[in-house]
Amino acid sequence: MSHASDLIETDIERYLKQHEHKDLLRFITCGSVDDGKSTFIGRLLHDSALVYEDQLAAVRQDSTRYGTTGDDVDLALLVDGLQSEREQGITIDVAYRYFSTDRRKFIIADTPGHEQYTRNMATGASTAQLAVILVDARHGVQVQTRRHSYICALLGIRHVLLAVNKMDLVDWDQGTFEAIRDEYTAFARRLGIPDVRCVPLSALKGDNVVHRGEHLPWYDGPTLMELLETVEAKADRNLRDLRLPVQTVVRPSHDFRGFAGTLAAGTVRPGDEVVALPSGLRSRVARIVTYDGDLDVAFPPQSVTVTLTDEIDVSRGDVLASPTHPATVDDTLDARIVWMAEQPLLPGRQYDIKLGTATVPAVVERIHHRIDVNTLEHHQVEELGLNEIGLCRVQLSARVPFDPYDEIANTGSFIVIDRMSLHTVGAGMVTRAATEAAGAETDVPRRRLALSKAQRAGQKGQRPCIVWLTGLSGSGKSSLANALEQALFRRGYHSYLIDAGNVRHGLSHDLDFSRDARAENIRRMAETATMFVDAGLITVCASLSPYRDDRAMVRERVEPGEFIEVHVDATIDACRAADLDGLYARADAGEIQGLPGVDIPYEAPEQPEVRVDTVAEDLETSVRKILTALEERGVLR
Ligand SMILES: Nc1ncnc2c1ncn2[C@@H]1O[C@H](COP(=O)(O)OS(=O)(=O)O)[C@@H](OP(=O)(O)O)[C@H]1O
Ligand SMILES: Nc1ncnc2c1ncn2[C@@H]1O[C@H](COP(=O)(O)OP(=O)(O)O)[C@@H](O)[C@H]1O
Repeated sequence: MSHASDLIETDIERYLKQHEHKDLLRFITCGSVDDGKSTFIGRLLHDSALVYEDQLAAVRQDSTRYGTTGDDVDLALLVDGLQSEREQGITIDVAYRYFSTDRRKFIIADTPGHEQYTRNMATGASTAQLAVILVDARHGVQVQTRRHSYICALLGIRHVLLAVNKMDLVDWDQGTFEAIRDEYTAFARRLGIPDVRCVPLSALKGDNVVHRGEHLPWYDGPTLMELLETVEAKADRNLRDLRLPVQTVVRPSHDFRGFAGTLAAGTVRPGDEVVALPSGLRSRVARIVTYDGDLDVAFPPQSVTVTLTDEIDVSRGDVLASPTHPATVDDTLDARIVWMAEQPLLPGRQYDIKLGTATVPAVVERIHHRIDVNTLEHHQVEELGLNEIGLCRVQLSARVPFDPYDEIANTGSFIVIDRMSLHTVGAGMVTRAATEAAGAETDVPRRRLALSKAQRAGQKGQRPCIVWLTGLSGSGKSSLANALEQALFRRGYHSYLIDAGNVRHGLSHDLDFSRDARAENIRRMAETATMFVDAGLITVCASLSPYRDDRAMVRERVEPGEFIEVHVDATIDACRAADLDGLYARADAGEIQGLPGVDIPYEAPEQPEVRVDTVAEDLETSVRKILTALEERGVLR
């Protein structure tokens, strides 16, 4: 038994202190018993030496987050799992295991692979930063592998480790591994998962799980454990837009009124202005109270109680948010719903929806389409069956605060509860407010088109998508977009080019370059592009689109993998030096305002699908880079 685990018995406080500053990675393991999952987890825990005793420390961590026993360890959490489940009286079959190495602490959400797996998987994946997806080297990528990957992508997991297990049963064959790796990498790219690593291993023999072993000399990459210890997952958190869903109003006496909850996003400091949603009332943070004394600043996922400088009305289910980037407040939303019950999801039926700390009755007004996880095609359906995934319009009985899931997962996801059985029957990820989708509230019923996107695209023999070129003025978007479209045309693909410069003369002629007008311009371009995608076309868009939020909004309108963001990167000096349209000179002379890179920022994409450097590369090289990315994503043959 290791030194650290001895400490648990002799001096728990010292043990916890030692581990306090190590960063924590939550991950999920996906795969079935047949894929060797139990052996894999056993091997991971066994070879990393620190086994089950450490669960105590995990419980201690969850206790401070969710528990009710103050500084003491809430042992009930050991048996009960997560608080949100406990509150609903739902038992979901997810085992949370804890272990740690010298470099990191880990929580594994282990979900059984039986037929109800989607429910378990979605629950486990909803708090995970990374997924380990197991495949059996003898069978390779299966339907279930694709389904798991799709759900991981939906839930915003950005790091996937594909564990190609049972290499011993294929004679440690390099070719077998490489074929699986290539097939999977291509599929994951189509889903838009940015970070995918594949490791050949044998959980049974131990090779490449924690220790390298001796059977795979041709593999010189990291072991699975090395990847788990080093994957950089912290940057995935949203620390900008404050969201504090209020779990409880704490009122021990007349002179104290605090709002307690777990920070879902953003940071909070005393003195910060906050807006309470849905009311819209504003106040400032007076104190951030915790069991260990007042804080100067708090980050997610800390549990805090804040007090405000004004007596405004805030209750459970409300969200305290940043006034500059507040959550959407609406009573209709579009969401991708993973259905987890035998009884199908039926439009028109009443369910309860638990979103953040709010629970409201709701109906699914309609199912826009069901998504085939194998082909990623859309199908028109009247209901969703067990394990199926669909994009749905949800009508809530009250206006509640929420966010798109890919911006803030905690306030962008919900569970669907059957009102009779109180079982969780679905999990939803918000794509956007439905009124946003419609532009404005309208009574006009939607018309269902007889022909589907799949049919239209099928006729053209291609996979439609949006290729979105963003970059400073003069960086090369228009030139590149035209060259790209010509290359596509020559290869026989059907495409269209939407250049903002033209849109501004027609569709957006009424808009200026203010923050809101840019958002509206991009919404119109996105709406048009989505129609072209629906028509089966590869749609190239060239738009300055300097704000990340606006680009994220476009990404959200299409399926995972259908939005390919290209950062057309050039230094501001290079753009200024060329100044083809004289815009920079006019901005310097004060004749125009709001030019990105001059008097407003350009928010460069953090993880674009493609980055081209138009200062260093010639046009042809940049075009080739984009074509390669499209090939890798299965858009081009
Ligand atoms: N502030 C300001 N004032 C005057 N003109 C401006 C301003 N910002 C942009 N432009 C010009 O408008 C072109 C299209 O901009 P976009 O529609 O792509 O901008 S945005 O996406 O809506 O942010 C844009 O095209 P490109 O130069 O090709 O980027 C510019 O020519
Ligand atoms: N790799 C490249 N990709 C695109 N444009 C390039 C590249 N290298 C040089 N250029 C030149 O940069 C200029 C970019 O202008 P333009 O396409 O109008 O930019 P934007 O549309 O971003 O304002 C053009 O003169 C183009 O020929």
